[in-house]
Amino acid sequence: MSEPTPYLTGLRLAGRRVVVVGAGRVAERRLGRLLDAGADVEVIAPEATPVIARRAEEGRLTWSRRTFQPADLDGAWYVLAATDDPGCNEQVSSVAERARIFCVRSDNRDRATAWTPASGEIDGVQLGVLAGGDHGRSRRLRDALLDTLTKIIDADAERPTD
Ligand SMILES: C[C@@]1(CC(=O)O)c2cc3[nH]c(cc4nc(cc5[nH]c(cc(n2)[C@H]1CCC(=O)O)[C@@](C)(CC(=O)O)[C@@H]5CCC(=O)O)C(CC(=O)O)=C4CCC(=O)O)c(CCC(=O)O)c3CC(=O)O
Ligand SMILES: NC(=O)C1=CN([C@@H]2O[C@H](COP(=O)(O)OP(=O)(O)OC[C@H]3O[C@@H](n4cnc5c(N)ncnc54)[C@H](O)[C@@H]3O)[C@@H](O)[C@H]2O)C=CC1
Repeated sequence: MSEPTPYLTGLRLAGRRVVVVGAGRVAERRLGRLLDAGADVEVIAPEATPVIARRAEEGRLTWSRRTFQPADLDGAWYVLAATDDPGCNEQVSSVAERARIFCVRSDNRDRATAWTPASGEIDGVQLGVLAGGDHGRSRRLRDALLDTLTKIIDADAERPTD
């Protein structure tokens, strides 16, 4: 039998606790959209990129400057395991699994309960592409679809009102 497909959805995270473990390149790429969603984000990592450190200083997120502890997931709705330590990522996904918190696992798609789509937004319309874990393919298709979507949205705006 073929692999089951992930269930695409739109999480409404405003005011909800989201924990990001790790504060490197991958965490930085994903944080913008979590903050745009209004999530209440806590980042846990001994070291952070300058962009993440600045967002913490600005009060847009909380940065706990230390390694992960299981209690960090208390009250979380969603978690990202994005450290460069596979043992830590495994601990995060195990704790999340027990607590039934959906968890993205940046280093191992098979140990994740959620995957991050390649995404984009034009004029209030959001697009998300999953390609079965082939992130290069989803990125390319997202870029092409965004070009097409721009044209469709422009044409839609020109249509006569009924
Ligand atoms: C399964 C998934 C789960 C998840 O992480 O959510 C996953 C997993 C993994 N990615 C890995 C590597 C890289 N991924 C990227 C880029 C992106 N990865 C994204 C999503 C996803 N990646 C989910 C599948 C979504 C789908 O079905 O398409 C995108 C779409 C969204 C985003 O990240 O925002 C974003 C592109 C969009 C954009 O740019 O906008 C780059 C490039 C870069 O970083 O510049 C590299 C490094 C180069 C390389 O290795 O090719 C590894 C190996 C890690 C290791 O070596 O240890 C794993 C682990 C594994 O596959 O098991
Ligand atoms: N899914 C994806 O899109 C991609 C996934 N990766 C994977 O993600 C991992 C992380 O990549 P980068 O962000 O580039 O790494 P990075 O080296 O830039 O950042 C790693 C972060 O993890 C933190 N960290 C390490 N041990 C920790 C612990 N015990 N508790 C809390 N934080 C801890 C570090 O302080 C740092 O902030 C890579 O090792 C790779 O396996 C890499 C590229 C893309």
